[in-house]
Amino acid sequence: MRALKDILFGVSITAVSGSTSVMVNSICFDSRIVTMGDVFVAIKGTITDGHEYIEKAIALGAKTIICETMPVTIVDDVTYVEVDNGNKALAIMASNFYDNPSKNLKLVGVTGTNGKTTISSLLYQLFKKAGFKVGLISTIKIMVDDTEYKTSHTTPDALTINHHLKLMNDVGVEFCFMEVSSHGIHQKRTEGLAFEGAIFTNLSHDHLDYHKTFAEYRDTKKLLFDNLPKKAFVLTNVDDKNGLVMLQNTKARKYTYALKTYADYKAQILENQFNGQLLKIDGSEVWSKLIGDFNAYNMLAIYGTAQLLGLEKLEILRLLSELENVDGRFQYFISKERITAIVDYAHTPDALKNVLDTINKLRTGNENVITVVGCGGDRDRSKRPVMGHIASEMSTTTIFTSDNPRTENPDEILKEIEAGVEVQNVRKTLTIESREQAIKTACQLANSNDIILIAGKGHETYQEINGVRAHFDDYEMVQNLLKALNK
Ligand SMILES: CC(=O)N[C@H]1[C@@H](OP(=O)(O)OP(=O)(O)OC[C@H]2O[C@@H](n3ccc(=O)[nH]c3=O)[C@H](O)[C@@H]2O)O[C@H](CO)[C@@H](O)[C@@H]1O[C@H](C)C(=O)N[C@@H](C)C(=O)N[C@H](CCC(=O)O)C(=O)O
Ligand SMILES: Nc1ncnc2c1ncn2[C@@H]1O[C@H](COP(=O)(O)OP(=O)(O)OP(=O)(O)O)[C@@H](O)[C@H]1O
Ligand SMILES: N[C@H](CCC[C@H](N)C(=O)O)C(=O)O
Ligand SMILES: [Mg+2]
Repeated sequence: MRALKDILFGVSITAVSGSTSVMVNSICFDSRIVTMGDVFVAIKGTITDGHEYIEKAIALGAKTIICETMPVTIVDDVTYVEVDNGNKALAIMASNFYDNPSKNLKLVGVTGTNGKTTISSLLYQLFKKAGFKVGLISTIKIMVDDTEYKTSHTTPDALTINHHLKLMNDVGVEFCFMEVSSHGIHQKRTEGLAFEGAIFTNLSHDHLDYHKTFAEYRDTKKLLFDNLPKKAFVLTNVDDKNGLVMLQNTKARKYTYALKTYADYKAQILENQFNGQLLKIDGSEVWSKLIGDFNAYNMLAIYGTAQLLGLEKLEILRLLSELENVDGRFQYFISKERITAIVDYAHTPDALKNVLDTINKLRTGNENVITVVGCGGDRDRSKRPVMGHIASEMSTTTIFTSDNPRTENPDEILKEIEAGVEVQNVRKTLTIESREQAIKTACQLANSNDIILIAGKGHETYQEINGVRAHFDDYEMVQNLLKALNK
């Protein structure tokens, strides 16, 4: 139990009704799960407004209400605190409630359109191998050193973040690497966290349903850097045209990485093969099991971050070569008939282009590239035709299929993807709504030495249709289907 006034420390308050000395059981922002003695924080969301549920929260036992507008009816024995921003208040209160756990470890945030999971997961791996206790908050999972927790968001809500950071404090975690999504920044899920540093990967087309314009999306990402303190570091990719934009208003120490231009941390790709690539990082040769130009950027960002966090150059180089692929990121196997099946989380135009580029560069003869891809429902519609164009242009055959249609009609999503296919590529495409049937068809079409790319869902183990999630695992599926076909 904590006193309300303690957890309100640092919150911008505009009015109070009632006592702030009351004791608080826990903080909650969903009236459906309020318990006796809770603080209920009313949040203005994208679908509804938490202010509409204040009475319901009180009926379930909430003793404190945090709101942006005082309700008309004030209930006796309930404390009301009016704040200027509910999301911001929630984040600061969550931090206070868990004793500001981000201050007790070195927290590094990773933002950008692609590469966040790869970089944060590999930094987790590298620092574990270096002998530290490490934390990870990522799209795939949350790790409190060796203990794994499930997660539903890339950047969870502020209570979930701080709760897990506190668990990290309890077991003596020294470094934590976390993904910072644009939704996370916009909804202030990371407000009040003490970052030791932040990394910018790249910026390309995504989430224009939520942010409306590319400039708004870019400026949201930039806020992570704008809010860093002077002693923190920023490491930015200056080959990306928005790399320097991220540095414009930051007080933090600035560092850069690049393959193509002058930077603090530089790399060169010396050799690229299916099972790895040889890089020259900061003048030293290093083998990376992760392939593709985009992974050279990821390795370089990891190298720079590890140096900025105090690891020795030689140790970092040795550990870089030991890093293993992240689940669902260019995860592949070669079948009995030498068909290469690759599962990759490319769900943006840029990622899809990079992965297909990498595959096409590695083709040695006239192997076919058969791509299975779709686009998520209730997400950015404008990326659909672009991905349709890229897949059909860069593959021998493309099968468009469903990728979490959520509440949308799968046929409509598929039509929007098909609209981007140019006339000359139409004959190279098929549309099969069922993802299982689509993967099966790819397996039937594939001959020895061909490459099957299954893009968009990576590590995900479900397919969400009409709000229901059924088990679905691309990697498991393609393995079973190739085996069943005796290929
Ligand atoms: C669009 C979006 O980001 N939505 C997030 C947002 O929900 P919302 O704004 O829609 O909430 P709402 O339904 O309008 O409700 C408003 C408030 O009323 C409350 N409420 C609602 C109903 C009720 O009966 N009682 C009640 O108290 C809700 O708890 C909420 O506090 O706040 C919720 C609580 O934190 C999030 O779970 C939810 O994530 C949804 C599920 C989601 O799908 N988010 C995705 C898009 C997302 O965040 N993705 C990024 C990754 C992007 C990337 O990596 O590329 C991520 O970081 O995961
Ligand atoms: N540095 C990079 N630049 C461009 N594309 C990349 C990069 N790293 C990975 N990718 C591609 O993007 C896909 C997603 O990578 P990753 O999961 O690391 O990104 P993310 O930023 O965490 O995505 P999300 O926004 O869904 O959390 C990968 O499967 C790969 O195809
Ligand atoms: N973090 C991304 C993941 C997209 C993955 C794709 N499989 C989909 O479901 O659209 C999002 O929530 O938009
Ligand atoms: Mg991610």
